[in-house]
This record gives sequence, C-alpha cells and structure tokens, in this order.
Amino acid sequence: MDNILEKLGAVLEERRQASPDSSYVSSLHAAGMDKILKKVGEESAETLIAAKAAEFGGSLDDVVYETADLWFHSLVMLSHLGLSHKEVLKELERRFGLSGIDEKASRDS
Ligand SMILES: N=c1c2ncn([C@@H]3O[C@H](COP(=O)(O)OP(=O)(O)OP(=O)(O)O)[C@@H](O)[C@H]3O)c2ncn1[C@@H]1O[C@H](COP(=O)(O)O)[C@@H](O)[C@H]1O
Repeated sequence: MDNILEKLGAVLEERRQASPDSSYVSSLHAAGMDKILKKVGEESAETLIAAKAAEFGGSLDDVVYETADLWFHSLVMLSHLGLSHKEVLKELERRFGLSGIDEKASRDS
C-alpha cells in the first residue's frame, strides 16, 4: 500500500483551494479554525470513550475507527495552518530513541 499519509496529505493540500460545496475538507476550511478545533475536540472525546470501553471488553474496531477520525481531523487542523503530517513525522523522527524519562529529566534540570 502506498503511504496513505502522503496520498491524503496531497488531497488535503488541494482541498484548501477547492469549493466547500463539493468537499467536506474544504467546508471545514471555509467554516474556519473554531469549527476544525471543535471537530478535533469531539473526535478526541469519542476516541477516549471508545478506548475506555475497550478496556472493559468493548469493540477494538471502534477504537481504530475513532482514532482514524481524530487523526484525520488533526491533519485538517495542521493543513489549515499550512502544516502537514511531514512536520509531525519529522518531530517523531527527532525524538526516536530518546527515552521519555531522559527527555523529561533534561527539561527539569
Ligand atoms: N478520511 C477522511 C474522513 N474521515 C472522516 N471524514 C468525515 O468526517 C466527518 C466526521 O464527522 P462526524 O462523524 O461527527 O459526522 P457529522 O455528524 O456528519 O459531522 P458534523 O455535521 O458534526 O460536522 C464525516 O462527515 C466523515 O465523512 C472524512 N472525510 C474525508 N476523509 C478523507 O479526505 C478526503 C477528502 O474529502 P473531501 O474533502 O470530502 O473530498 C477523502 O477522500 C478521504 O480520503
């Protein structure tokens, strides 16, 4: 499978200029940052609820579905600011191999 983040990133970039009538992503851009952040907040809450339910036997598929919604709307938020998954992946690359405990200690000292 081609990298879905690359493919989706290209579509999201194109949707910044597209008509809001024909595109959900363009309609979010047209509605503005508050609407995008409201969706990120909603999807975040739905992900938390699904994960908590899964801890007690609920559907793992629901966790995947809600996390995909959260990631998708987070990508739209980044795109609205002229950013993309690339900057986030670069930051994760930078952190790779750096223990969270060591990183926190370097901030506290
Ligand atoms: N991955 C997604 C994706 N995930 C979720 N969604 C939409 O996100 C919305 C989720 O909102 P909710 O579940 O809260 O549903 P809702 O009640 O209809 O939403 P609201 O009315 O509350 O805003 C739904 O409309 C989903 O269809 C997505 N819409 C688009 N994409 C990707 O973005 C591409 C571009 O989409 P368009 O801009 O619509 O062409 C698509 O080809 C897909 O690859």
